[in-house]
Amino acid sequence: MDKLLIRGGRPLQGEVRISGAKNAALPEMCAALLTADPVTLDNVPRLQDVATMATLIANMGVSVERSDDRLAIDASRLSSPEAPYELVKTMRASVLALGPLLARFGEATVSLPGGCAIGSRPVDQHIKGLQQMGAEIVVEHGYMIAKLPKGRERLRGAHIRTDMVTVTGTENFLMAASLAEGETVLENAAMEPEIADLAEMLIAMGADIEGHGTSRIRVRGVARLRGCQHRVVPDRIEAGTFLCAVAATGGDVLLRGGRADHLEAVIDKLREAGAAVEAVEGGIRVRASGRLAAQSFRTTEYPGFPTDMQAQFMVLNVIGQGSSLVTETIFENRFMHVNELVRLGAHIQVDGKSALVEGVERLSGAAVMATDLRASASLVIAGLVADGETLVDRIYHLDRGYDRMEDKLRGMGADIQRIK
Ligand SMILES: CC(=O)N[C@H]1[C@@H](OP(=O)(O)OP(=O)(O)OC[C@H]2O[C@@H](n3ccc(=O)[nH]c3=O)[C@H](O)[C@@H]2O)O[C@H](CO)[C@@H](O)[C@@H]1O
Ligand SMILES: C=C(OP(=O)(O)O)C(=O)O
Repeated sequence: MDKLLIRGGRPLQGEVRISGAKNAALPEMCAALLTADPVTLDNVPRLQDVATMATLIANMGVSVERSDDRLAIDASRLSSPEAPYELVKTMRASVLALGPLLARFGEATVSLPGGCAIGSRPVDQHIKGLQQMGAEIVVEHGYMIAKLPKGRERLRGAHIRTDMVTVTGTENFLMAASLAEGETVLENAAMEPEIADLAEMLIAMGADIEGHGTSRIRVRGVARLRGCQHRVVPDRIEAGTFLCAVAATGGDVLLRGGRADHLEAVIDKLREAGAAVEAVEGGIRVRASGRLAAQSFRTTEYPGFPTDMQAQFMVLNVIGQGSSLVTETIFENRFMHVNELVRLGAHIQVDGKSALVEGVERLSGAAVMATDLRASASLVIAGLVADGETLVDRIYHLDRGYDRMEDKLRGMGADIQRIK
């Protein structure tokens, strides 16, 4: 199993290119299932989840070809609308195949994703919303078996209000509604930039969508969608991770392609902490030196502070001046990094949804274990500031969602290497 060996204490300098967003590329690969025409996606990040999604749809009979950052997808010969457990268990985003398959083929069999380290993550809202659109869905032997009633050829538009804001739920409904008969209104829709990016891709395919980027989206279904060429939006979580890394180590870095307008909640906190962060032509520039001031924050849906940045920002509090309270409201078990950070010398106490962090002056390197994707990123940042060597084990979690992270960090001057 690969590990990362980090020798801490070097400031980060120079430039780094921000890759396309994992959380946009995955639904957009599924959106390609909505048409028999070829779809080209550009700026597709190189990461394990993208490879898993490519295997998942190739398994259905879809042609997927990669060259550099481009994916060419042709779902004209899709023969088996099924997502098996073996692939779904490694990537929850597989549930995004359900809406497009039902909309185009009137049937789909998709494994229930199950829980993961950060929480139980049910998909009840996906099922309920698609049932409102006329699908018959039963859950049997761990699979969601979905079809249209006899005599119906298309899903029908519906008024869907989810019990909570759900990102992949909103994406499944958007894709399904684009090919449904009649109008769908999504209330309490997620507003993440990845939703707006998916909607833009669907519009390029001929969908009729209004209100994406707000909590109320209206979709008028069309009978057919065409192919398109679409560029995946830059990954705001990758950018946010590097912002925190530079703020933690000190230094001066240009994040080429980073979108400051997608990271306002994180950037506000970084500025309050004492880092200089500016939107510049072509990206985001961040400069920092010395100990920053710890910041309390609470994760919420976009445009609030993202849960996917909680673990990385916590490292700034761990080494910051003063105490802070970090509250996680989206997932019930997203403090798995805390015990590992404590092994590096952090002072953190978890009480339910909150973690009380007392800033310390230094961390000392140790062997630590990654438990999930963003927890892994927080351990890497901690390793970059800790004295001596930090060995991060189980980095397959990191590889799931970061595009060559250690190469990018090395390019900014970090002493980090992968050990096979
Ligand atoms: C591939 C992708 O885009 N993943 C992102 C997506 O995950 P994902 O779309 O899975 O997360 P959701 O927005 O759906 O989850 C939000 C909350 O709603 C709950 N819920 C959700 C659906 C449902 O049917 N029932 C239910 O109870 C979840 O358990 C969670 O507590 O949004 C999360 C929240 O920003 C991010 O952390 C993930 O990186
Ligand atoms: C939780 C995440 O991803 P996923 O929903 O794919 O598990 C994440 O990107 O931090």
